[in-house]
Amino acid sequence: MAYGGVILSNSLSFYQKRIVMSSRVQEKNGGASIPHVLSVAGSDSGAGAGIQADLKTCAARGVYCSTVITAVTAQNTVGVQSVHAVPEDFVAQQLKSVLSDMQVDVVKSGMLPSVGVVKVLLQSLAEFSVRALVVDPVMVSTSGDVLAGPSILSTFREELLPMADIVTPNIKEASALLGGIRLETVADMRTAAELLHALGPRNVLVKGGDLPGSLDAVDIFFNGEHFYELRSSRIKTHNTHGTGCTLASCIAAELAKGSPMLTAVRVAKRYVETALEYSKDILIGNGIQGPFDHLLRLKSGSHSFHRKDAFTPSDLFLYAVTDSGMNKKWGRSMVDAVAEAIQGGATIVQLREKDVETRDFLETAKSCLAVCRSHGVPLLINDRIDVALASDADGVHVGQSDMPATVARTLLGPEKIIGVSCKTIEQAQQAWIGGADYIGSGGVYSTTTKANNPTIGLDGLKTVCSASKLPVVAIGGINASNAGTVMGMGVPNLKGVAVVSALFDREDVLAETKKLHALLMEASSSSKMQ
Ligand SMILES: Cc1ncc(COP(=O)(O)OP(=O)(O)O)c(N)n1
Ligand SMILES: Cc1ncsc1CCOP(=O)(O)O
Ligand SMILES: [Mg+2]
Repeated sequence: MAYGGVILSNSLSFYQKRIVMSSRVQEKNGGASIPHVLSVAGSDSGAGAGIQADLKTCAARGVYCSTVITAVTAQNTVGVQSVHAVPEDFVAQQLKSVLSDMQVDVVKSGMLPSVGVVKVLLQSLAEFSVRALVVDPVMVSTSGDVLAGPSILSTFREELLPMADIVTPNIKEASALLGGIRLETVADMRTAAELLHALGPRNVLVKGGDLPGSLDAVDIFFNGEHFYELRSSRIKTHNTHGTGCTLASCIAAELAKGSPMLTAVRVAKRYVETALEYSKDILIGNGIQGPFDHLLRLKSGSHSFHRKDAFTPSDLFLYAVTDSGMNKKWGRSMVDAVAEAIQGGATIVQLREKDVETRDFLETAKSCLAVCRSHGVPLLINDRIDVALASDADGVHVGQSDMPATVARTLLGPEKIIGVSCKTIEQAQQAWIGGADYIGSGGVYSTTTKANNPTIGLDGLKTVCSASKLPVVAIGGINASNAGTVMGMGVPNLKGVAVVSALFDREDVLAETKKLHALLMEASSSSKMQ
């Protein structure tokens, strides 16, 4: 589809297009539009996979999901007992009912039991434009039962895949689509991704969950230019029924919200990993493969929906890192200091409290969170995942000797923000693989705020920034006299500066923050002009 058929300028991003479209719909109806995924898939009576998984995933991700049912399966945790294919003309009628009435952003296809159903879907997509097509080429259920026979392979290859924005086969499906080639290693998965990409989809995700002998779950993402090896931990659980449907519908949901493709894939992987971890011990049914709990967020006490927006790199622009010793010295409370920094233009706040009692830290975090939330500014906790979880802060910042980013990600879930301190290219690479959202790099200049912390200088900062796949914030000895130099370098990926003493070891936090903000604005706009 390649977001085809929508008459909007190609220079607009997917997200911008959504906003234009949404405002059009709003103009018409006087209401607000919601991101919308249409799932074209089979029903699973056990509700772990298929249409039921797609509905739950979209609900969990805050996206509306309409459904076109292609087959009704009698299925449970033991296996698939029976399949009743919905007549093709009735699939066509369902498609027409939804697409002629509703503004669907993304279509996600799952079980397409016959060549006729694939053709009906393609005809509908030619008639009604949507912005993306996510194809999960379902062939065999996780219990080993056949859901779409080999006769469909050539139609998948020749007609469906060329229309897909992403196709998400597991190893068996990738092998079947490629004529039965052996896929036994990560290198084989790369080859498969490349061969599948040549069939026409814009992006390919070959899922390696079934790869023998691998400690991690490794997936290969290929966008036609670059390969990405996406790793997540292999959760020890029998409750994996429906992971493929869930991953694909989560990708569709994130695309519908406006995420770029790679971000959508990474968020979806994190979502599945977190749901599996959360559900690893639940017991549903007597079979060997149980369903998992898609709505973990409702129970986990994670209320990150409350924050206005997802993390964006521009959040790093003026990053205020607290120090209660400094605030005490100047006779103010932490909450007042944070409120002043936000009023002065701080775009993100980190509570960095090395010497406070856990109980006091938690109370301070809750009070500061209320201030931050009321201004739409994210609040992160330094080092302490437990305090971040207990206070429902927006994320954490961890260093090289703190909790590894991968573990923090598993504990915090897909939505929370994770920052990692990095001095080297290798550390930056690891942070990206581990699922971090940004890196903090420094100390750029010497500082008395953090002891035993070698400086990397502007050259070290540039090296890390140029190699980083994640946005970077510079830290260490940054103040009003050198912030312009740091931001004025116009280094790629450098999105802001993180500051402790230049804000908090001062009498007037509000004035100092305003001053620094103005300097940064000037430096970044003049570096853009060059
Ligand atoms: C934004 C940001 N960058 C780096 C650090 C340093 O974190 P770490 O290396 O874990 O050191 P401590 O802050 O824990 O002493 C940071 N806090 N924030
Ligand atoms: C936490 C930290 N990490 C690297 S340098 C540093 C301290 C930064 O403090 P200041 O802004 O006062 O130099
Ligand atoms: Mg630390």
